[in-house]
Amino acid sequence: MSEQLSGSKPDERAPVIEARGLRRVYGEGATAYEAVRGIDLDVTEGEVFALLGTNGAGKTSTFDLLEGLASPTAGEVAVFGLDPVRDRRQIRPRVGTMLQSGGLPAELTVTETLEMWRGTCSNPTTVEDVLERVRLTDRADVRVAALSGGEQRRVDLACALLGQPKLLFLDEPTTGLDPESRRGTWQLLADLKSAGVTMVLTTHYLDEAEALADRVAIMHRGEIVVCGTLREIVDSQPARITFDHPGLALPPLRGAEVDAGARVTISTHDLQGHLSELLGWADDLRLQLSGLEARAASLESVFLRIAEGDRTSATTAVPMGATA
Ligand SMILES: Nc1ncnc2c1ncn2[C@@H]1O[C@H](COP(=O)(O)OP(=O)(O)OP(=O)(O)O)[C@@H](O)[C@H]1O
Repeated sequence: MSEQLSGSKPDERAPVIEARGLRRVYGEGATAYEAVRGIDLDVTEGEVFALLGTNGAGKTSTFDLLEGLASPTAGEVAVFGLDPVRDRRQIRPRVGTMLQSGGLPAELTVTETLEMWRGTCSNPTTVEDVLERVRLTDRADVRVAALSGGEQRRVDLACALLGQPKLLFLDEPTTGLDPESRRGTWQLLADLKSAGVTMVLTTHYLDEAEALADRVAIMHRGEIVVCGTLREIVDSQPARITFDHPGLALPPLRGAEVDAGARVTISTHDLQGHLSELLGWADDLRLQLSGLEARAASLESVFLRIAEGDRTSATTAVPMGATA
């Protein structure tokens, strides 16, 4: 079983995705590569779950398993209580998927592309509806080949929405979009969330996860290193106070370390208390602390610590255990 957060599901709503001990190995023998190393995941109805991670962490490989595009080498996964590979026909009408590269036929117009997709859906909405939602109504008669990269991404999203899914898989949904289009997509996804659609997304934009996700999992080298709500993840990490060593004996500050560049770093879960202590000491000595910075933890700092391989501080921050 992979490491996983000890809970923090928003409530007891119906499980939509349940995965236990998922593994995915590419190749065989000496060249075999384990891209997914025994992960556990729970996503409940109406939840937005973001899977973050470094390049090659195994996010897309995990997505493939959840979507039934590949069978796990080991472990189990259920989507709506069904097997994503074996029961694909039953699951498919309830699921919309936006893959990393849509592979849309370049010669068709946007409307023709969407009409074609619409034909594969059992309970589709109209082409006009999805065009409006992804704000491409004025590009309806343009050939896909003539669209910008960001517009093509929005056609991918429109295709995923055509079947009125209850569960959406979004693999980097806003990559290549300009800031305004990204905001538009966020608003659309927030509206879908309000309508009760469950979403699993991958993204390299941490602000996207912060804006949209109820819970976040950070993958690294095939494993989930931390998983929880943003608040849980951030609160569980120490804040940092840094300053240049003043060249005289420091007070006994807990958690203080001095690096080779004579920069003092204090890691603390009591930022205010530690800062007051430090400033009181400096005031008494009429000392100006050069380069003084105090920073609460952020999703970015947690991510960077994981990416840099500092698994100890990251994992102890959010306790791991079996999920319910
Ligand atoms: N078909 C394959 N055969 C062999 N190795 C593969 C295959 N597909 C992916 N991998 C490897 O598995 C690892 C995980 O890849 P994956 O695409 O799942 O990562 P990712 O987290 O989605 O990365 P990115 O953020 O760069 O898209 C990578 O090291 C990749 O090279």
